[in-house]
Amino acid sequence: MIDRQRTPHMDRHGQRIRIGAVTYLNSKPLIEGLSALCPFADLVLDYPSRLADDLARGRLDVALIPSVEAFSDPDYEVVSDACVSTRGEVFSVKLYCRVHPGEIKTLALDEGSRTSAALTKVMLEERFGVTPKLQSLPLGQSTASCTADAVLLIGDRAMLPPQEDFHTVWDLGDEWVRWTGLPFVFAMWVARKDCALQSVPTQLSAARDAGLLHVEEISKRGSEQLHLPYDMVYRYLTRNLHFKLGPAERAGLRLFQELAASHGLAGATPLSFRGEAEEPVRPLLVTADATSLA
Ligand SMILES: C=C(O[C@@H]1C=C(C(=O)O)C=C[C@H]1O)C(=O)O
Repeated sequence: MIDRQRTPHMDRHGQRIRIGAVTYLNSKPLIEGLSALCPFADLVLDYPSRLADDLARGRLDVALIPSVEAFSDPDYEVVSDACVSTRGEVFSVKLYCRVHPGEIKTLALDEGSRTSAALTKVMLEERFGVTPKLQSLPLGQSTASCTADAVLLIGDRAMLPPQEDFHTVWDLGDEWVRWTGLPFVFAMWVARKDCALQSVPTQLSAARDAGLLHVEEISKRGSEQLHLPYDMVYRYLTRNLHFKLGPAERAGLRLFQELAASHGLAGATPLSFRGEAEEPVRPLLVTADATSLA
């Protein structure tokens, strides 16, 4: 029989903690060594949209979910300062346009995405007054499999060379940062407020720190698996992506939430961070500028 007094890492009445992480290369530095740091947990890898659905349905206790999904439930809480974000070109989130962005009438959205899907809709409406008809691009399919005016791709397949000549290719990280002057956070570790995770939040940050120490090995493996040059993968993991949720990233998140909420794509309840008192929130829509990145 399990003595619960002696198994402090067990939760849900003695069961193992279920952690869900993104299956793409972008998350490898966050989970390198995580299983060893959390022997009391089970780690599941999946696409971001599925992780969000599994956390919502209670099939996971904590998951690396699309940031827009963290705004969807006031009962959610960000539990770690580890995240997937960018301060410029992200390289793996691209909008492939067959026409000028202002002329897009049909938009195919990567089935694995929630955040970049919302960001694309926000940017097209805010910047061009465009509200395209939407369709889903199933996970296994390529841009060539659909005839939409624009196709959003995220993750590993978005890094591969495009198969046709497009009118315009947006790197969504680059577009956001040049538009707002703030970083963009794609994914964060989220759990329900009442879910006791024991040492998992601390271990998530520790795993990120350890992962970044092994970024050469991770890049070598990634380059072999995706058949991409090592230098490209190394640059992706060390320059394009940032893995720490700092004050500038939080400001970017708040602005994204305000914009997404104003387009009916997100809830407006301010995010909660585990272990922190809730702060009064200042609207950012009029204050975002490049100095916020400092
Ligand atoms: C940078 C990326 O961030 C991802 C984008 C997400 C989204 O669009 O919902 C969710 C999780 C992240 O893995 C990427 O997938 O390339």
